[in-house]
Formats: sequence, structure tokens, C-alpha cells
Amino acid sequence: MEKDADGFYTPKAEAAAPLVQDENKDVKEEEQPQAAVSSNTDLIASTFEVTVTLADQQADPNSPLFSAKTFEELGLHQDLLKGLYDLGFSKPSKIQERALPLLLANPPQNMIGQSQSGTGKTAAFVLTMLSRIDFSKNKTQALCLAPSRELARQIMSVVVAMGKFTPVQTEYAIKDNLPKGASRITAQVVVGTPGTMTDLLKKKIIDASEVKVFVLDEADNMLDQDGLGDQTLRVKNLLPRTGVQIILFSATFPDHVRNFASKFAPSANKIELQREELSVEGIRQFYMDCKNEEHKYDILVSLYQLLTIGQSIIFCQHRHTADRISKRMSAEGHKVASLHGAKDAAERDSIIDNFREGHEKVLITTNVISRGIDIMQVNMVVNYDLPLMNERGNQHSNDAKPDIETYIHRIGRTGRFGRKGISINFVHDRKTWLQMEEIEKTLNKKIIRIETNDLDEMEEKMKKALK
Ligand SMILES: Nc1ncnc2c1ncn2[C@@H]1O[C@H](COP(=O)(O)OP(=O)(O)OP(=O)(O)O)[C@@H](O)[C@H]1O
Repeated sequence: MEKDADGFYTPKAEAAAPLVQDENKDVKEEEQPQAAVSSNTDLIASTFEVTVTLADQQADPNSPLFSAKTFEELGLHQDLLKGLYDLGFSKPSKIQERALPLLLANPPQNMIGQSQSGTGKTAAFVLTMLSRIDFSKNKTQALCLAPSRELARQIMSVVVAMGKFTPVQTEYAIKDNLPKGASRITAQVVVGTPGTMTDLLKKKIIDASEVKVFVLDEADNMLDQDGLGDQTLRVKNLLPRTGVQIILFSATFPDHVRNFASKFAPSANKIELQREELSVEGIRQFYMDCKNEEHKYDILVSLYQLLTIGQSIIFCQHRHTADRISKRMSAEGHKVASLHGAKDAAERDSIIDNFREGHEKVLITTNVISRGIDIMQVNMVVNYDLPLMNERGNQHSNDAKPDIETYIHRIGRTGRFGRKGISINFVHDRKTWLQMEEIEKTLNKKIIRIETNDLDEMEEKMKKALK
């Protein structure tokens, strides 16, 4: 990476290898209606107003939000169309337009679908689950797994909102959620995390005999052998051997998971992104050169005003860092919350709900909510620590590698569905600087330097990026 005249680092122009042809490049532009998007699922109720006019983006064939079709043309049931319009959706996004006809076709076929963060993958799989259910049967027919309870709860809120005009019955398979002694789940859609889902299937609390759709959101994470892969496979092995449509969605499918995904969902239809398409246009990426670890904290505190213009998420590598900086900031009079996997279920739920509702504006967290979480008001993400591979201890070694996928997902918590957002990486020594450089090269996207000692410049640059 080289510095340009302004002192910004410019990535060398290395063309990343295209993964597949973009079949949508030649789709004709159509006139788009004005669409002001509101988020009114039951989990999303912030008072901080965020509206966006999507007409331009949804009319641009190169935008991931573009569609040449209407929801009516995608073959959805009238009751689901009502649910969509009730949510304020007026046009499908590209992934919805491309995936839904394949997902809804008969006989059902598996799907591996990739699309940038915040482009509407959830609706694609939720509408599929709801379309395939026989509502006259009180039997579990669709299972959906996500990597965190926060994401499972969010997906459920979408199932409920989109299914508002259907008689769908739903249940969670997340820790500490079922009433003690519950012996049977008959809900048609069950959404959860893999450990609890396995438990409920093994104990026959969920009868899987009539399951016909199995969805993995954040599928690359769910299938990763270093992560949730084993647990997810266990769930699959407890489902009927035939007749289950397997649907995998994510913004990222790194090579080492791609092969396994193809085996997990055999003969799947595939929608893939080219590597240079992974970044979301609306997210401006910055970095700040901190002097050392302690200086990172000082800079974070100096950013507080900016962090609270909208809402922000601060990502740390470790739980104890998230706790430490949030305690310290709170003691110094700043209002922040911290969330990580060591907190108990009820506390986690109330922390994320408070944040969603805008009661808290700054959330300090770990990778636990790096994926999937959709909160429109989040316009800033800070990588207090860059995401590194080898969570199990090796990240301090000199060759610790940046975790590119987690980086993409973390910054994707902002810039949702055409909105503007900014991400800021803190680097504080040569090692972290090189790690950031690798991220920049891999994504072929410039990460712009912001001076740490000029608060005015910092504010001006950031506000400009959000315009
Ligand atoms: N067709 C649409 N019209 C308007 N808004 C939409 C549409 N589809 C999705 N949205 C909204 O866009 C936001 C992002 O959607 P969603 O959470 O499904 O993204 P995603 O692709 O799953 O992202 P991630 O990769 O981060 O999980 C949500 O708030 C959703 O309500």
C-alpha cells in the first residue's frame, strides 16, 4: 500500500479474480416508484428517524438493490404480499428477485445464495419458509438456524412481521427460552441456534418428520469446521434424509467453506458474488493511527460525540476488553452498553432490545453480533480491535491474519439497504497496520486515514461521508 499526496494510503490496483459472471449486468432499467423504507418489525422501534429514498438505487441496474420485477411477479401468496407492503417494502432487491423464483419453484431445489450485507437476504428465505408451510398442519415444517440468539430473535421478528396475514405459528430454539418442562413443539417455523436446536430434536421435543425447509443464515459461519460446523451437521443429520430443501445464505462464502456448502446442499442453485462486489458502496471506510493500546481508548472517548449522532457499534476481539472499556467510559460519564456471550440470556436480550429502541446509542461488543444484526440507525462501526483469525489464542502471534469475512460482516452492521455509514479501524502498531493493509488489498477498497489529533477534520470528514 502506498501513501498518496494527501497522506492517504492507496491500495495497489490489483484486480481480484472474478468468481462468477454477474448475470444481472444487462437487466433493463425500469421506472421505480418512490420508496420510503420504514422498519416496523416488532424488534425495531427506535425513535431516531431514518428514512431513505431508495428510488435511485433501486433503479440502478448495478445496485444490489435493483430489481426489474415487482413482488407480484415473484409468485408470492397474496397474504405474504400484504405482509411485505405492511413492512414498507415496495420493490424486491436483486437477491430477492433472483433467489425467490428459484426458491419457490417445484420440485424444491437447494440454494446457496450470496449477496452483500444489508441487501435483504432475510426476506428471501423467510418468504420461502412461509410459502412452503401447510398451515392446516400443526407440525414443524421449517427450521432456521443462526449463529447468535440475537440474530435468531431478529429473524423471528421478520417471520412474524411477514407472516402477519397468515396463521403461522412460531417457536424459538434458543437457550433459556422454552418454559421449563415443555415437552412438545408443534410450531410450523422454529428459529434458533444449533446447540439448542440439536437438543430439542434429540429429545424429540421437536418432531422433524415433516420438516421440508432447512435454512442456514450466515451459512459460511454455520458450516465452518472451526466454528459451528459440527453442531449444524448434527442438526441436519436429525432431519429426514430426503425431501428437505436446504437454503444457505450469507454475504461471504470463503473458499474453504464453499466446497463443504456444496456437499451440505447438493445440486443447489447458486447465486454468487464477485470478490470486488463484496463491499457495500454506502460504507466509507476509515482508519486512525493510534500511538498505542491506551491511545485507542483516548481516541474512542474523543469520538463519543460523533458516535452518538446516530448509533454506533464498537467491536473488540475479547469480552474482557468490551467490559473494560465500557466500564471505564461509564465511570467517566459516557452512556454506553456492552454485550457479549458471557452475559446471561435475559441480559443479552434486554441489552440488544434497548439498543434497537435507541435507548442506548453506543454498543461495545465482540463478534457475537458481527453478523446479521439489522439496526437501521447504526451509522458508525468502530473496529477497536481488528478482527483476527484464530480466535483460539493465536491472534497475538506475529503472523495473526486479519479475518476478512468477519471484517465484511462487522462493517456491514451499518450502510443497511442503501443507507450511508462509516467504519473506522483503529491501528496502533506495525502489526495492526499490516493487518489492515491486507484487508484493504483483499477487498480492493481504499481505507482512508483520519488524523487522530484534529477533531474538527475528523468530524468534517465523517459528516461528509454520511451525507
Ligand atoms: N425489498 C425491500 N424493500 C425495502 N427494504 C428492504 C427490502 N428487503 C429488505 N429490506 C430491509 O433491508 C434491511 C436489510 O435486510 P436484511 O437484514 O435481510 O439484510 P441481509 O442481506 O440479510 O444482511 P446481512 O448480510 O447483514 O445479514 C432490513 O431492514 C430489511 O427490512
